[in-house]
Order: sequence, then structure tokens, then C-alpha cells
Amino acid sequence: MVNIVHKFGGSSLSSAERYQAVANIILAHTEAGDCVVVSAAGKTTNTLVKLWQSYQQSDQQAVSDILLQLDNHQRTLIEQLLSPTARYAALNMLEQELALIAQQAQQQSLQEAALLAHGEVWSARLLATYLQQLGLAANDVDARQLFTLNDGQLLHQKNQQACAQLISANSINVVTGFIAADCQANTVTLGRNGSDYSATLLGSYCNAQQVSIWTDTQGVFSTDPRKVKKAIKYSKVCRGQANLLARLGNPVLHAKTLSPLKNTDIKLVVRSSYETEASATEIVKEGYSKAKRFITTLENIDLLRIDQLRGGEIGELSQLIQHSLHHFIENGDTYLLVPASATHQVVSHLQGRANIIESNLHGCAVVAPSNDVAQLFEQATQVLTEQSLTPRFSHQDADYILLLTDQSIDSDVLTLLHDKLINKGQELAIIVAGLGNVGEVFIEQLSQQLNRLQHHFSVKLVGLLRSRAMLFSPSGIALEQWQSQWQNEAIDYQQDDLLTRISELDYEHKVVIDITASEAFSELYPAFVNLDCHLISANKYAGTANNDWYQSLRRNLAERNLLWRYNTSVGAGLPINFALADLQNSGDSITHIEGVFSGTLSWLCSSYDGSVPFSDLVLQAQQMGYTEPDPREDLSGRDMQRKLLILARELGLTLELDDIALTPLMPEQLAQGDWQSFLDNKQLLDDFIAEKAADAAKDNKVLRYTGALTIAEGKVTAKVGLAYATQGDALANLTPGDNIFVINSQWYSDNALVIQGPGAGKEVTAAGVHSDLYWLIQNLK
Ligand SMILES: NC(=O)c1ccc[n+]([C@@H]2O[C@H](COP(=O)([O-])OP(=O)(O)OC[C@H]3O[C@@H](n4cnc5c(N)ncnc54)[C@H](O)[C@@H]3O)[C@@H](O)[C@H]2O)c1
Ligand SMILES: N[C@@H](CCO)C(=O)O
Repeated sequence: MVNIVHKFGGSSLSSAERYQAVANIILAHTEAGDCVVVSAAGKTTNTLVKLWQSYQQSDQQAVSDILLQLDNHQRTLIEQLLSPTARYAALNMLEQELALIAQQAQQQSLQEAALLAHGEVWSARLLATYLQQLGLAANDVDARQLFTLNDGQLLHQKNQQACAQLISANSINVVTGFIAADCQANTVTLGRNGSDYSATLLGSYCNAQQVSIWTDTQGVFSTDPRKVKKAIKYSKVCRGQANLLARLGNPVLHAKTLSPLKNTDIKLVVRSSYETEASATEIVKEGYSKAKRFITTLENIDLLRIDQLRGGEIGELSQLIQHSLHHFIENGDTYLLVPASATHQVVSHLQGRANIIESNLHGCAVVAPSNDVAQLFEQATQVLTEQSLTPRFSHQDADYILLLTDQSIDSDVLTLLHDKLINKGQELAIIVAGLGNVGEVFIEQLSQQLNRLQHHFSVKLVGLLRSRAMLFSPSGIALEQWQSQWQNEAIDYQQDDLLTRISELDYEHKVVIDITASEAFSELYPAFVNLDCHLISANKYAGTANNDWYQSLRRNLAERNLLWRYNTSVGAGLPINFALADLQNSGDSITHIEGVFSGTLSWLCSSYDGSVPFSDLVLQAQQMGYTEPDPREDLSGRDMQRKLLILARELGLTLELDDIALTPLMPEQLAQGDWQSFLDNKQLLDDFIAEKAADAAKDNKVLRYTGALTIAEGKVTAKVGLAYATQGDALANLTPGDNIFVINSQWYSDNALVIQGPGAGKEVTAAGVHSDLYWLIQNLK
């Protein structure tokens, strides 16, 4: 089975040293069954083209000179690479082939494509022989036996069968790029950059997993890295943008190269054959990478207006001039950008339907996410005008802009444009898990918040998760339409799918915001950290997990410079964690924390006067979004126990949950069974509370549920449970739903520091999550 198709261009094979470097790459990156597509070595194709031109001009002397030049180049490669036995056979074969070309030239029977094909045939044969010499099973394959075209159209079925028959599963198949055959077995060529196209065709016919284009650049950059030092190399580029760039003349990839990959899962990777350790650019399917910004320059372009462009005509024209072409519609007219050298051919092919509107233009195209296009259009026009390069023609489309000028854009102007238009890192991708009470409000508030944050940082919501379905959109989910996008695009997922999608996000920073109440989800935190995600949690499970797990998570975060914030897990939006951290960072030491840390239990106890059954109040609290998904988590005291543990760990204590004594606010037996069985037995709760309230009332007290943590002489005691508060006390007067934190420390010993306010509710909690997000961004800057 073909796993990877590798492709090496002419510059990667320009000398014996380069062949050796390629062989080393093959040794390290291929296994039996893989294919290696090669172009002609160095400038061999150009030399063969010159030979053809001299032949057409009947310049016999030039033909002989060029043949000698080819002989010298190939001979040097063979002599430097092959052992004496292999060398003898290779030189013999080369001699015969060159003699045949000379003979055909004399007999006036040379064929252009067959002549050009020699370059690739020589490369494939030499590389395969050299690999054998290194002990690898390798064979050369002439692509004219693999790819057949009829009338310019590839015969896919026939070609697929040929590949299945001729590509060996037991050796490295070194395949000639650029060439194919017609139905009469005549050689045809696949056009400019044909070897890249050969590689993707072969990949699709063989159902390969990946096509790797090894080239002399390191990948796809935001602009030409030779002209702009600060050009950004992108690790991922979507096929749509790569295609558009190719049509606009960007030289890294050609539109044709991408076409065989349409509707396949084959990965396309562009990487450097010179710096093999450098990271590569992966061209991924739509939706698997965020849209990026690029500037590509245009040189010597003519602008044609075309009447009645027919379907498929652009393809025909590209084939004719062997160049990717781009057309667009402006005010109802169809325009075509044509390299000036090919205008004549295009105009005559279109027989009176093409008018040259502007000729000899230069300029640039800026490819960008659609939301950014309008702003970039203004900025780019301004930069060019300031540089006295006022555009002669401009066009704004859905995902790019085109600015055509009289003079070419030199590297100084390109650098100015790049500085102004291209993001320089600092992007944060947000994944939100849990779209319940708090999650929904958080997303509603996010759009307003992002407008503010965008001034400092580029922040995008890229993922939404419920327990079974997920929605990922690497370029950003439209916040105004997230619900309809969810309805239409969310898909079921397994844990591995989620981790894969997160790993594919090509952002400088990622944060998973956990607004679930799921312990299972919190168990994924170590996996998120391994994928370099920051964490924000409203969920309390990770913060209260056993100490070994918790400490190991903290260590992993620290090792990777990642941040974790979970302020809302205690006191919702109240700044309790800020206060504790601040006191400790200022040198204070906390001795005692006491109070009511549950919005639900605060509201229930303060609202209860016996007139409404307690269980009815529980259902109301649930409706108001105060309770945990299962309110028994609150009634059992467990939720408050978790909060006290989180506070204790903020103080640097290494308690476990069960180190905090707990007395529940419900009869033990109600903890068993599902929610319905609780409802069936709610009378037990009502009787339990009525009894406790009556007991408290005997001393003119009221029911409250409180927690306390004391550190005295190195000893820690902590508990949560029912308390009777004296009428008129701060605790008895607590506003229903409010939390209160009474903090004693070295500095606040007699007169405690008190923090009080709403401790639950979807709005305040969502606002608290935003505060954590803001804090994170401040710390990333
Ligand atoms: N409600 C509050 O006032 C408040 C205050 C502070 C903290 N919190 C915490 O915020 C969290 C959410 O509270 P809520 O009131 O919004 O709860 P909720 O039950 O309304 O929402 C939780 C959501 O998480 C989803 N979910 C469950 N498991 C998931 C998984 N594995 N992956 C993705 N999504 C999953 C559920 O489908 C649900 O939509 C809880 O941990 C809670 O303790 C809530
Ligand atoms: N159920 C929790 C939510 C806030 O953590 C409470 O009532 O306090």
C-alpha cells in the first residue's frame, strides 16, 4: 500500500550532493510501497527546451553543443554517484539515448514532449539505482505507463488500474514526474509544475495517505520570505486559500496540483529538502484550519474583459498557456488576469470575445478571511497611495482584494504592506464545553466582549461542545448565528475526535473553557494540556480531584507555561480567589475562612419560612439556574465541601475532599437513586427541614448552611454543615442567594475582611468566566 508520495523538484536534484541529500530523506521518511516522484535534475528541462528550439531553427551546431552539455551534466552525476558496475551500464544507456536524439534530430523526426521527457527519465533511473546501491529495494517507473490522457483528459479508471499493477508494494517506486502518454502511447507533458501534479495524481490513484512536496522553500508563507524578512510561515493552509493563491500567481503551489485532492482525505505537505528538520506547511481540507492572511505580488499582468465566458473555458485557457488563470466579476463584467506574455494566445483563442482593458500591470493580491476583506482593502489602498502607487484598477471580492498598479511592488513596499495587514501571532482560539445555564449566557456575552478584546488580541470562538455533539470552525464561529450553525453543523463525537480537532487548531494560544458539571470532562484536562491548551473552569471537579492528580496537572501546566483559572468555581463572579491570592502575595497569612459558599443553599435557607415546602423551593432554585444539574450535589453539602477544598488549595494546603467534615442538608437516603426517586420521596426532605427549622426557632435562630476552615498552630480543621444563626446577625440577614466569605488573617485578625454578594446565577457566573478570560489574555500578552 502506498502510504506517502514524495516529490522532489529539479533544484533538489541539481548535483550529486543534492541526490545524496534526497536519498537521506528517502531513507528517513519512506517505507516499501511508497512513491518518489522526481523532476528533471537542475535546469535539464530548460536545456532540453533550448535543444528543441535549436532543432526547430535547424541549428545543427547548437543541437550538438546542447547534447554535449546534457551528456556532461548526466555523466558527472552518474560518475559521482554510482559504483563502477552500475556506472558502466548507466553511461551506456545514456550514450544510446543521446545518440538516438542526435539521429532523430538529423532525420527531422524529433518529438517535443518525448524529447523533454528524457530529463525525468534520467532522474528516476539514476535515483533508483543510487538507492539500490545504498541497499534499498527501489525501482524506477516511467509515468507514461501510469497516466494516459485521451484528448487532454485523464482516463482515471485506466490510470488507477495501471497504478495498482505497476506500483510495487515491496520497494520504493521512483516515478518520473511531468510526463504521461496519450492513447497512442505518444508522450505528453503535464505542463508547468507538472511534477507536483504527477505527485498528487499518483496520490489520488493509489489512495495514499499523504503527498509530500519537498522543495527549496520551507512551506507556505504570508508573503514572499525572500522579500519580507518577517514573513510568517503557516503550519496549515486550507485548500480553498491555497487554490486561490495559486490562481493569483503565487508560485508555491499550482491550482492544478490541488485538483486531484478534491474530495479526498489525502494530506498535502510542503516542506524543505534543504532544511529537513524545519517545520512544514500542511494543506488541509476546508474547515480544518483557520483562514489566514497572505499578500502575493503580481508582475507583468494584462487585464482582459471577456464577453460570454463559457463553462470550462478558463480550464482550456490555462491548459493552452500552461499557467493558472484567475477570473472575477466586477459590475457584471467578467475579467481575466493574464500573464502579459500569454495575452496574444488568449486573445486569439477567444476570437473577438476578449478586450484588453489594461496592460503591463503589477500590484498585489491580499487573500484573507472574508470578515477582514473590507478593512484590508482600505488599509492596503492607503499604504500604496502613501507610497505613490495609487492603484490603476482595484477589485474587492469575498475572500481577497486585488490592487493593480503601474510599478511593481518592491520589497520595501511589500514589507510596509505586510507590517500593516498581516497579523503577527497573538491569536487565541476558544473552545467552550457546556452550553447549559451558564454556557449559553457566556456565549451571548462573548460577542460584545470580543469586540473589546480584539483591540489587544485576536480572539476567536472555534469550538462548542455538549456532552455528545461538537461544532468546530477553525476560522471562527459566527457569534450571532451560533445556534443555527450548531443545528446545522454540530456532529456526534468521541473523545479522540475532540482531541484530534483541538490538535489541528493552528493558533498560537488555545483555551478550553469548561462550563460543564462533568467529572468525566474534567478528566480530559491532562490531554488538553498535552495539546498546549490553557484552561478555564467553572466546573469544580478538577480543582477538587485527588491531590496526586491535581498536583500533576499543575506541574504539567507549569512545565508548558500554560495557565489555569477557575475563579467562578467558588463564589461565582465574586473576587474571593483574587483577594486570597493578593493577601498571600503581599505577605499576609490567612488563619480562618468562614461563611456561606453556596448560592443555592443561601437562597433556600433565607427563603424558607415554612409557608412553602422546602422541596418546592429546591425546584425554584433549579429553575433559576442556581443549583448543580442534580440539586442533590448542593443539598448533600458536597458542592460546598468542594468549594472549601478549592479555597484550601488556594492557600497552599494539600487537603483531600474527605478531610473536610460534612453534614448534609437532606436525609441520607435521598442521595440514593435517580432524580425522579428523589421527587417521589421529597416529603422526607420537607419533614427533615421542618424539624431542623423548628429546632432552631426554639432559640430564636434560623437555619443556615455554612463552611469554615481554620489554620491554628500548623493544624488545619475544615467542615461544612448546618448552622443555626441568631436573628439579626449578618448571617441571618444574608440576602437570599448571596455568598459571604469572612476572612481572618494576620492583618485582619480582629476585624475580618468580608466579601459578600451573589454567589450563583447564570449572569454573574458567566461574567466571572469572562473575567477569567480577560485575565488569561492579559497574561498572554
Ligand atoms: N449555575 C451557577 O450559578 C454556577 C456558578 C458557578 C459555577 N457553576 C458551575 O458551572 C458549571 C455549569 O453550570 P450550569 O448551571 O450551566 O449547568 P447546566 O447543567 O445548565 O449545564 C451544563 C452543560 O454541560 C453539558 N455537558 C455535560 N457533560 C458534558 C461533556 N462531557 N462535554 C460537554 N458538555 C457537557 C450539559 O449538556 C449541559 O448543557 C457547573 O460545573 C457548575 O458547578 C455554576
Ligand atoms: N450550585 C452552585 C453553583 C455555584 O457554584 C451554588 O449554588 O452555589
